[in-house]
Amino acid sequence: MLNKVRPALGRVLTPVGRTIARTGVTPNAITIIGTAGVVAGALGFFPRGEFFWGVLLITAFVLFDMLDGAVARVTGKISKWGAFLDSTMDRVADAAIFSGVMIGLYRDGQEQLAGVALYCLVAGVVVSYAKARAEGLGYTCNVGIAERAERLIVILVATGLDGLGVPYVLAAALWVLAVLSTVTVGQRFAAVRAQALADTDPRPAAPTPPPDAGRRRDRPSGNGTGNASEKAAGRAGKGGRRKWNVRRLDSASEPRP
Ligand SMILES: CCCCCCCC/C=C\CCCCCCCC(=O)OC[C@H](COP(=O)(O)O[C@@H]1[C@H](O)[C@H](OP(=O)(O)O)[C@@H](O)[C@H](O)[C@H]1O)OC(=O)CCCCCCC/C=C\CCCCCCCC
Ligand SMILES: Nc1ccn([C@@H]2O[C@H](COP(=O)(O)O)[C@@H](O)[C@H]2O)c(=O)n1
Ligand SMILES: [Mg+2]
Repeated sequence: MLNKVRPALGRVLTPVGRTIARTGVTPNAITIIGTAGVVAGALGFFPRGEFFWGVLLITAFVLFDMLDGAVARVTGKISKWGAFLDSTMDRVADAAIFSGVMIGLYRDGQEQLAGVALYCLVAGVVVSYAKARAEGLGYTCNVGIAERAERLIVILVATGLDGLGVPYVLAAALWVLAVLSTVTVGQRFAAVRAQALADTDPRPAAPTPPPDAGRRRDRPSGNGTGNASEKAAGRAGKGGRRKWNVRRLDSASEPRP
């Protein structure tokens, strides 16, 4: 949903990214520092019940982490390694935030709500995994009512307000997130299933692309960067398929398992 504000956000982040780039900080350093700050804030403050200060620190580092892509673009340092690092570190940061809230609630005697926080953590992981797996198969999966930005804004605002003593808001937010994340999983399943059904090739896909696929075929699309889904959408037909990326079991060049 919030993905729609990306272009507008880019207009703000690009000049900031240009300023940061002048200091010599690399995009990968921003990704790592941003994640480390989020993890420190979440695991250092939340388990002790210090929700407000934890949220403030985490928000600062999440916003800083949003600059890695902008710095990569303005410095021409976009890389596949950076894209992998960015997405994977997002999962580490998300896990730290939700597990920190969960431990904080559990220690406060709110076991049931801690369980809901655990559910939100797992559902969020499934949301992101569904997209990563879909993109690995050459499909697009940019759908969902509760993508990462929405999930973070809801949990951070609610946890911060709870830290200020506002009652019920964290409980309400966690239950809402649990529902919305589950809906998002369903939306992503539906999106991938529609593409798989539209894919008329009846042969089953092997689990991994050929080892040299990226080297041989990825280059013509440009610098080999950006989200896989963007590439899939740009390169493939209506179904968003990249033909090379789905290895067929009866492919002449591949041995049968
Ligand atoms: C008391 C009320 C205060 C209200 C304050 C509101 C302040 C709002 C401030 C800022 C708003 C920022 C809007 C951000 C919009 C972001 C849009 C966007 O495009 O985000 C995308 C980005 C993730 O994209 P990436 O491509 O980098 O990462 C992908 C993502 O990880 C995918 O995950 P998936 O969706 O699938 O689960 C992966 O699949 C993919 O691989 C990966 O590439 O978003 C972010 O990274 C995070 C943005 C979050 C912004 C949160 C900012 C903090 C906002 C609020 C905290 C306010 C706290 C105030 C507390 C006050 C308490 C009294
Ligand atoms: N260390 C990094 C981080 C990101 N990238 C590139 O930016 C893209 C993400 O940009 P956002 O605006 O969504 O943050 C990512 O897909 C990479 O292409 C990078 O190269 N190195
Ligand atoms: Mg990032």
